[in-house]
Amino acid sequence: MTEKALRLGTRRSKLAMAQSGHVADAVRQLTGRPVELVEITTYGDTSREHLAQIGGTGVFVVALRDALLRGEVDFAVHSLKDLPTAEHPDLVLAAIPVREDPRDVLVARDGLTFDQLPDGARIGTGSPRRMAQLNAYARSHGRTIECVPIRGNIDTRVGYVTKGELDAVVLAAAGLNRIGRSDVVTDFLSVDTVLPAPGQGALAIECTAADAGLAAALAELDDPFTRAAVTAERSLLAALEAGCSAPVGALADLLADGQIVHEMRLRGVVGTTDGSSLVQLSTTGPVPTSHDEAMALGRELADEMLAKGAAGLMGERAL
Ligand SMILES: NCc1[nH]cc(CCC(=O)O)c1CC(=O)O
Repeated sequence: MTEKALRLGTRRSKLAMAQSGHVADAVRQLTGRPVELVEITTYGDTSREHLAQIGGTGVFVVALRDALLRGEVDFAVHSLKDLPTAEHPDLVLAAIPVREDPRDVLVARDGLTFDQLPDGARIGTGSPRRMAQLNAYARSHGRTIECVPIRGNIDTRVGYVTKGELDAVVLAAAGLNRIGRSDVVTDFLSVDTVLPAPGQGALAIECTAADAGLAAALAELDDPFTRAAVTAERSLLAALEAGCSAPVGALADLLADGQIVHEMRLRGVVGTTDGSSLVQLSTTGPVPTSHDEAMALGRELADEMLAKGAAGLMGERAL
């Protein structure tokens, strides 16, 4: 007798298929059950508008969630940075597996690093977060860059450089790694220069709250440290009342003395896209041992950032 397959809802993009493929393998191993991929098209895949214009938050996620709620699929895999911060009453983040490299990277012509780009270099990114931090870095080094909004999947974005239309593009390391294209990276951007998006590099495995058995099985794939870190990052984002297309970067990591992990550090940044002002702060606290503690760390940093005028720098978030 063959067991009924678990249906994993996925977007069609190469990145989504790679992410879902990895998770499908892990779930097959874990449960011994067959897993089949069910392809779903989201508005974020079909729209030709710029992400900031269609309001970033959730555009890649809504169709997958609808399929879950209609019972057409049993679980779904999202890039955590694309997931709205608000909890969904009928859905659970059953697992957040170990995070990949959270950094942004540069893919530039002629193998150039960011510091080797000529003055006025044209850099493909429509992300307010990347623009704010790259422009701020360029300003502080007496340089100028021109950020050019681009859209499309990873191959399309890399194509702007290989076809000679742009000097460079900025992408997430994790996405390139997952589709096996990290060979095109010419510079890993230090998180001291560009803080990644909250949750960048992490995946979220979601199912319905009603399917408690499946949620419990998927929970085996959860990494508690990654969960604590991204929970703090997303709490910061939520407390700043910003969405995933807002100029907000955040990264939580563990501070260790030798082998002993003793604290979690959370860094956050908000800025104007022209890089003329940035609010960049960091806080540390005991490693969170609960959802509430991780949320509190994010709120604490958000309060400090708001006290330094963060809200006034996010005017563009209403786009
Ligand atoms: N917004 C698109 C998106 N969502 C997740 C990733 C990369 C993978 C990740 O961060 O987990 C990307 C592409 C990119 O920013 O280069």
